[in-house]
Amino acid sequence: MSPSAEYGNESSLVDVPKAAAKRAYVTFLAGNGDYVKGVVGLAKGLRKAESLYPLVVAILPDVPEEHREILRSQGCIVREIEPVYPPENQTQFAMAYYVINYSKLRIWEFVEYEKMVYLDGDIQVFENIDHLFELADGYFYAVMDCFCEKTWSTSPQYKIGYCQQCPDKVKWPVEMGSPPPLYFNAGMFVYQPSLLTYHDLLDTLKLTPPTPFAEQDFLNMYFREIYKPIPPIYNLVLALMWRHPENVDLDKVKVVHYCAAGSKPWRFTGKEENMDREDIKLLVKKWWDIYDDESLDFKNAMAHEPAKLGSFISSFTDDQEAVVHQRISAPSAA
Ligand SMILES: O=c1ccn([C@@H]2O[C@H](COP(=O)(O)OP(=O)(O)O[C@H]3O[C@H](CO)[C@H](O)[C@H](O)[C@H]3O)[C@@H](O)[C@H]2O)c(=O)[nH]1
Ligand SMILES: O[C@H]1[C@H](O)[C@@H](O)[C@H](O)[C@@H](O)[C@H]1O
Ligand SMILES: [Mn+2]
Repeated sequence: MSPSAEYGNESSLVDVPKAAAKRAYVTFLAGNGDYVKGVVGLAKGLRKAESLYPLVVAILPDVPEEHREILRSQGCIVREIEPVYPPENQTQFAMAYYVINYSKLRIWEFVEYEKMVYLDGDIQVFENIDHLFELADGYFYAVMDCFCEKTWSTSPQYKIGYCQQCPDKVKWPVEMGSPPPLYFNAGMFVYQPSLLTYHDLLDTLKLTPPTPFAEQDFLNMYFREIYKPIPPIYNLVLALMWRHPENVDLDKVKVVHYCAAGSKPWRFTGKEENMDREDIKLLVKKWWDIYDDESLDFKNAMAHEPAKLGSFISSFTDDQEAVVHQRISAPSAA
């Protein structure tokens, strides 16, 4: 029996906060640069979409106190994590890149949550995606990547012009063996924190030589057997708009990933390749509309609609949260 079921008819109402306490969005922040703007934008976007669940920000120790305070003032739950280093002697040239990306693996340690949706700091959520938390347990959900941009130029896929977004256009040649397994973009995924998985991830990483896409390659390898693709509306990798327009219905897109070169809204100049497209400029404007909207600042949103659960939950530290949820789920005195 669930802890609140004994209260009979009230249970359907009071169960919601209990379940909600075990779900959260999570993003990641490193350094003292401008990615903090991305995370603020994301927090406000989730609020605009009326998400029920808080945003946890896993931060590396090098995030300055000033930025942590900005995040707290936006209702985020700030959690410091230890950096994860790549296996020794492997990465003279790109140490910072690997540390930043591998450190993301620490989010498997957040076991006070049963299910989390990870979102990169350069992602914006334009429509509510809370239903992703209802996906069946036991799988790793993410959106398939595209292999057509120059970032992929050293891969066999790019060299022969093969992309999993349109596997029939250039077929994978038989003489090259079976086609590569489905590969996801790791800027967004639905997963279940677990200490067992967490320790195994870190142990496996120690034996895995770093590859160009760092933890994205690693996670693809690690979760290959349980990976389930979800539609690109949950992580629109911008390159799809010019590489595979037939796979994009912009009206249905809920989540946009500003990952293409030159597309980060807070650094946008419009000068890089494809950045002069009207659809891209519109998506960048839509990001700024949210970022600049003061009514979406946590303090203002709380002042106007304090009963909104997402905002409510996210204003408390973990311990306080537990207490609040106990209170909500207790029978009313009336
Ligand atoms: O200085 C930095 C750099 C990165 N980040 C965080 O790390 C995330 C990943 O970096 P980018 O979004 O800049 O990189 P891409 O979107 O190009 O990266 C893609 O590839 C990466 C590995 O190459 C990761 O897998 C990442 O999750 C995936 O979306 C950022 O969103 C942000 O949350 C910072 O906080 N500070
Ligand atoms: O994670 C990377 C990154 O986001 C690149 O910008 C993109 O070109 C790749 O397809 C993706 O795998
Ligand atoms: Mn990204």
